[in-house]
Amino acid sequence: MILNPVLESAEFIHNHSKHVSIPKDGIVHGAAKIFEAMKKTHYDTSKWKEHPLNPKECNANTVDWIFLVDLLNFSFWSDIDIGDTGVPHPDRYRVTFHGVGYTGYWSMVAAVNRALEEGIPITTPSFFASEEKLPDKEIERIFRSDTKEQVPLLQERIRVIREAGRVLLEKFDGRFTNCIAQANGSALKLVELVTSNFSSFRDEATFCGRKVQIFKRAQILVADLWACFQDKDYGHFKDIDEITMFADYRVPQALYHFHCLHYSPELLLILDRGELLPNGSELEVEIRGNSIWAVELIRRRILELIEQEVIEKQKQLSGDDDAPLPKMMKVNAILIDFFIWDFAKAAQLDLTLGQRPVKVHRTRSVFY
Ligand SMILES: Nc1nc2c(c(CN[C@H]3C=C[C@H](O)[C@@H]3O)cn2[C@@H]2O[C@H](COP(=O)(O)O)[C@@H](O)[C@H]2O)c(=O)[nH]1
Repeated sequence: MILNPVLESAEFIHNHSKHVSIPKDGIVHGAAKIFEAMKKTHYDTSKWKEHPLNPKECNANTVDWIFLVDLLNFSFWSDIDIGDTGVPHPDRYRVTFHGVGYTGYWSMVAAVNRALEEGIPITTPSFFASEEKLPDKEIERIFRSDTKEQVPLLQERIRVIREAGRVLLEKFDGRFTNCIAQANGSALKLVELVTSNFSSFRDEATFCGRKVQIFKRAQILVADLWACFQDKDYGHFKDIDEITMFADYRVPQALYHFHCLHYSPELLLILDRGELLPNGSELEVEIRGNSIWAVELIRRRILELIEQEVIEKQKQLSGDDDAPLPKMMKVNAILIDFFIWDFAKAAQLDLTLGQRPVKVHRTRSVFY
């Protein structure tokens, strides 16, 4: 079994961090709270399709859609909306689709869906690779805003679109489904294919003299396929549980809220001032690496809680031999991450202004 290099990197970062740590009691309490909430909401892969902007059909075109969305799934925090409370500043980048104004991650998804409805085949690689068929100006129009703030990193978005289109045409016959086929049902192999062929997915850094892999967008790409196809067809991966949490800027904020991350006073000051943290800098890598490791510890703790529950249930049923064994709830780092991210969006006001307020860290990069 090949080990996920991201998990090894996360443990290394954790063991060599100076400004970020993981309180043991925070993990125990946080895991219990998250587990209870996941049980109450029956949090599983079916939640993915419930998002109004996520596709309801599952076919090869959906794979193209997921590839493009996760190619562009980076850097939505606003230079204008410094409060970032979840009640959007009126001037921050916003895309209205079907009468609803979207900001943050969902604004990009809304722009993609709007283009498709306008008859622009934006998810087709042979189309988005070509400057003749899809000029830069047209990409700018596709991501146009309702407000004066433009989509962050527009030029980088154009650049990664062209690069990915070219690689898909040159190496995978113009369809990401061919890349999935080469992975042969392995999630880790698909992450490796994506990060080795598409440079904009190669999310890694040098930390304490060692290369460390974070691979946020490559892993969430695999996770979105798995959740959308519910472990079937293009989303079937035998080693899906090896995928880690996706180190973005939103989930670390929620982990801090749950006392699952501890920050040094210097780091808290930097976050509070909204100072930029360069991509690959020591503080930024410590936040991202410890977030991955904290979710791994939460995952292990939740599996212990599940085991305890099963033993309890078996004791209760011990008299009745032909009673069916209690169905174990499926929990892995993906579902924990998706749950925490959805929670963070719903509770953003509390995370930014509540008892334990903290701001997201501000890094501009195409990696997350
Ligand atoms: N770790 C993690 N990071 C995630 C997501 C998602 C969207 N996933 C949805 C789709 C299916 C799932 O059910 C989720 O509902 C976006 N991001 C990251 O967040 C940031 C945007 O934040 P804001 O500016 O506040 O919108 C940005 O770095 C983006 O890359 C996730 O799930 N996990």
